[in-house]
Amino acid sequence: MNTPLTSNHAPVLDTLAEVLKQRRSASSEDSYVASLHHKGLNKILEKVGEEATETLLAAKDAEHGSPEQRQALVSETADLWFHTLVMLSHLELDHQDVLNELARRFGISGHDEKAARTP
Ligand SMILES: N=c1c2ncn([C@@H]3O[C@H](COP(=O)(O)OP(=O)(O)OP(=O)(O)O)[C@@H](O)[C@H]3O)c2ncn1[C@@H]1O[C@H](COP(=O)(O)O)[C@@H](O)[C@H]1O
Repeated sequence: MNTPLTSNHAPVLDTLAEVLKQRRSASSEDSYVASLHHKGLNKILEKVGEEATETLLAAKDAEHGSPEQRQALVSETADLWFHTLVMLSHLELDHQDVLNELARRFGISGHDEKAARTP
């Protein structure tokens, strides 16, 4: 199926992105996101790396695991998404840029795309 995905399907992400943007000028004492923005890109990237590792460990546990382990994977994935959204916001990008890129790729087989790359 080759469905164009140009409309907005992510109201939660829209609202969160607006909060993350506002936090760029908020006080670190009042806001975890503001504290990350103030600590800078390296700290944000450290958190993304930590959350990525925690997500893959949770995925291994979830593969043959209990409902609780599957829910733990959902929770870790949410942490990872959240911190990547903070990263994008810090660099004045957002989820919509990523969704637009995924929509652009929609229907293009990964095998075909790879074969069309110039060496
Ligand atoms: N979705 C989230 C969200 N997900 C995870 N987290 C926080 O991410 C942090 C990371 O957890 P960890 O245990 O890995 O980190 P830690 O050990 O506490 O931190 P470090 O000392 O290692 O840096 C925790 O403090 C979580 O509470 C989040 N913090 C905020 N949000 C959203 O962002 C909004 C703004 O948050 P504030 O800026 O804090 O108001 C909130 O209303 C939420 O919608």
